Amino acid sequence: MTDNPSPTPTPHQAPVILSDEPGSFAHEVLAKRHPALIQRVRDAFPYSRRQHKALDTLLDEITNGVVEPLAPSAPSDPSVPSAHDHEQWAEWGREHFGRPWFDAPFLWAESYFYRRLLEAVEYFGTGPWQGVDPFAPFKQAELLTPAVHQELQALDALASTPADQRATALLHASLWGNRADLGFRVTQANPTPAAATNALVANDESALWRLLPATADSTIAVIADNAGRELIPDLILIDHLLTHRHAARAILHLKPHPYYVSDATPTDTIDSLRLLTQAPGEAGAIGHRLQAAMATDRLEIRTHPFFCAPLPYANMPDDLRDQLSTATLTILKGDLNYRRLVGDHLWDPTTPFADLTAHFPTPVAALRTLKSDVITGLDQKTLDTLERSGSAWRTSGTHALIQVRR
Ligand SMILES: O=P(O)(O)OC[C@H]1O[C@](O)(CO)[C@@H](O)[C@@H]1O
Repeated sequence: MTDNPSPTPTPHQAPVILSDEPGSFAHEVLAKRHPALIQRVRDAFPYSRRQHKALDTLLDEITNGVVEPLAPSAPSDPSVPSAHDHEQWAEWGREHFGRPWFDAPFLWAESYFYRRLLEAVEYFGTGPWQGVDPFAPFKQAELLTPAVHQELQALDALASTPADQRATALLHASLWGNRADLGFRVTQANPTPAAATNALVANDESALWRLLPATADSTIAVIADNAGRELIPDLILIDHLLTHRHAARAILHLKPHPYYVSDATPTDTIDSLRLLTQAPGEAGAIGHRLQAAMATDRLEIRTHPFFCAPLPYANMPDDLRDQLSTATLTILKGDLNYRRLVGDHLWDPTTPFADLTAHFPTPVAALRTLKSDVITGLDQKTLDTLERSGSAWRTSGTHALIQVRR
């Protein structure tokens, strides 16, 4: 951790990540994961001929075509939900429309792909498919897996361990829960936990706990990432923070609509809370405590459109900045939030994390498994060891980090 951050490096000091280099991680995501995802979504629903046609058009566009704007036929009546972000995307996409998808910044191209996928399945339309989450079948199936039940059962044994050990275990469960990303599984044949080395490339855990001393009147903000196997341990960690007075209040920030396959929305959060409350033993007790915390506003869920924007957090709008500013600490979960926090650039990996996050309105902790090329805040020795390993440590999800800026 850096106590006195030096001036924030500007983005031009490191190249923005594009997807135009065959063989690169970003290129693979656009060339392979997105087409595979279209197929999975198509197979999971009894879509109409029109929706299939729209998916065909999108598939053709992302593989052979140029970036098209949102369809002009989409409603322009501001009272209709689909109009909410058309103007913004027209602005955000101005320099990318009419050019190959692979030439756009990776962050922008991914984000816009998800927006277009929702458009194709008429998520924002006025008809019967309005609000039908195309990723719901995958998220719901995950909640029924034996792994989730085993993870909930394991809480019984953990309940009798000392609070500080439990805190560490729950923090790490929340961290490694980030490996459970359904987008990640679209093309990875077997991303099993057993294959992972569970290596932490940076660990500012003690700084995190110092920012949340017990009995202080703190507010913790958590910017969530994935639903299901990630969100459940996030909720359990929040329960621990509230129960042990590390925080008096918690605000859980969620995506307002489906995004990056498994990103958590309010609906997903309600599903996870229901799973907890209906579970036996300690998991059930946690679920009931969380529900009580929501009923008394000690736990609040919020959404903001900016969480689905193709922009770094440095560009967050004032209203979100004001909301977040009330927090003692913000925990950002996952890879995408990390990319948006530090900027989606090929930074020198030893660039201090504190320098790149100086813009953020509160002290910040990133809990992330590494699933894209961005990395900052490494010490040279760790970097050398990782580079010597010859593994895909930046992108395979086998490594993780806890980085804190006070
Ligand atoms: O769910 P997470 O941890 O944000 O990971 C999402 C990551 O997956 C990818 O979309 C690749 O599939 C990355 O580009 C992205 O950062």
